[in-house]
Amino acid sequence: MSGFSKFVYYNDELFVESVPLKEIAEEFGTPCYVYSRSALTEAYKEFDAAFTNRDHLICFAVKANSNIAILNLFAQLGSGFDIVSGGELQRVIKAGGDPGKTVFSGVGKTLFEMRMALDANILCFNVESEIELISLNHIAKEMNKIAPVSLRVNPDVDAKTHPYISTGLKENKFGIPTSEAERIYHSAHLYSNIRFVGLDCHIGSQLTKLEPFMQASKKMLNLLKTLQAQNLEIDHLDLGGGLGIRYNDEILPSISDYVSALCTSTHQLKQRLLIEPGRSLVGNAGILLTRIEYLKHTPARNFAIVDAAMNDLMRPALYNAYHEILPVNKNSGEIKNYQIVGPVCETGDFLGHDRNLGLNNGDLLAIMSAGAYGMSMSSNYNSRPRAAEIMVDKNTSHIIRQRETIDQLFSNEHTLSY
Ligand SMILES: Cc1ncc(COP(=O)(O)O)c(C=O)c1O
Ligand SMILES: N[C@@H](CCCC[NH3+])C(=O)O
Repeated sequence: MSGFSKFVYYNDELFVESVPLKEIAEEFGTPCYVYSRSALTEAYKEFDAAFTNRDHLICFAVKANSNIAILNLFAQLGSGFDIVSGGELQRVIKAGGDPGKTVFSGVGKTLFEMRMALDANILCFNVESEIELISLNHIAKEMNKIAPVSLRVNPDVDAKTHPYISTGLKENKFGIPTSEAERIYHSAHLYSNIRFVGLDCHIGSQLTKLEPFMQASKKMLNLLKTLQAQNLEIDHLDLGGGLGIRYNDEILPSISDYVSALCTSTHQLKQRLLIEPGRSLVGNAGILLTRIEYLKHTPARNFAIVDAAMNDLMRPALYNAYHEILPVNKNSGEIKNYQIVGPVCETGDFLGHDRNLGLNNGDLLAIMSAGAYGMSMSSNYNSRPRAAEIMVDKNTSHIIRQRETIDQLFSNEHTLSY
């Protein structure tokens, strides 16, 4: 996919756009996340262009990468946002994003978050249960506001992805079963401060085939037609996010094939189409840059112990996810089979298993495809300050998040006062 082409070797040295990654490591230290501005921009533009003249809104899923500079870049390109917390709403606002182009998903919105989102006049609440709708109606009434709502429908479609990130099966906690959603739309009169503006679904993440999207889209269309036949009109259909990226050898539909398929499957609709892509916008536009601290050879294994760990990128530990690992300088170190591991005290702290690489102590490695659910899922486990983030624009590197300091780590903690 497009993002990969921004991380390329020149004379055996890995660059991002026109900047050697080695230079970034020297200037900002490691571990750090490095993003290509043009990869981010191109991915967004590919989505946008594929809609041709279809009325649409791309709502970037903030959870995939919530750095304010990245949100700001998408906002400037015209993007809307999909949020799942009040914190994400505040990030969107801080980044200059438009709350009027923001949808709020999630099964557990608090009353406080609902108030904040009503105050900000967001585009829509993607409501995931009847009890949530009752609460939202209550809060909106208190605030003398009308809450715009889409029901998030659970279409019971198998996304054929990792079970932890499959969200559209009937046994998952997400969304409302189709029949129940139909009943709730019909009880609109019970909710004085709710206006039903849309219909929504999101069946999972890292989908590698179009079929599950098509199945979901078909089910949503059927529901929409049923509602329309009973004179219930809405403004938009939100088909969620979920398009996968290439981590290893997956064969994926392109962004434009995916958007075209969604447009074709909904061609008879006059409603605006919304999508909520996360990973496919940022995943291959970012890497995690790390340095080898020690090469350790035991009778059983060769380990490359690096300065990044599961707290920086938890996808391998959490999902056994594969990330390609490239040497920043291809060198003549003897090729061996390595376990690429971090310093954290867990055997699950690995970034890659069984990689055949020629390595030396002190070498830099690029953990590829780390732009999505990398930094945003990082933690301070083992009291490790979180990594810096750098955005490269052609030949210039910008720091978009300073490396966390130990003082910042401790700043909210207090000893007992006696
Ligand atoms: C409601 C919702 N929308 C959008 C996304 C973004 O998904 P992805 O990053 O797979 O595009 C997610 C995450 O799976 C989500 O939960
Ligand atoms: N965190 C997941 C994706 C979760 C999608 C959120 N609904 C990943 O890294 O693949």
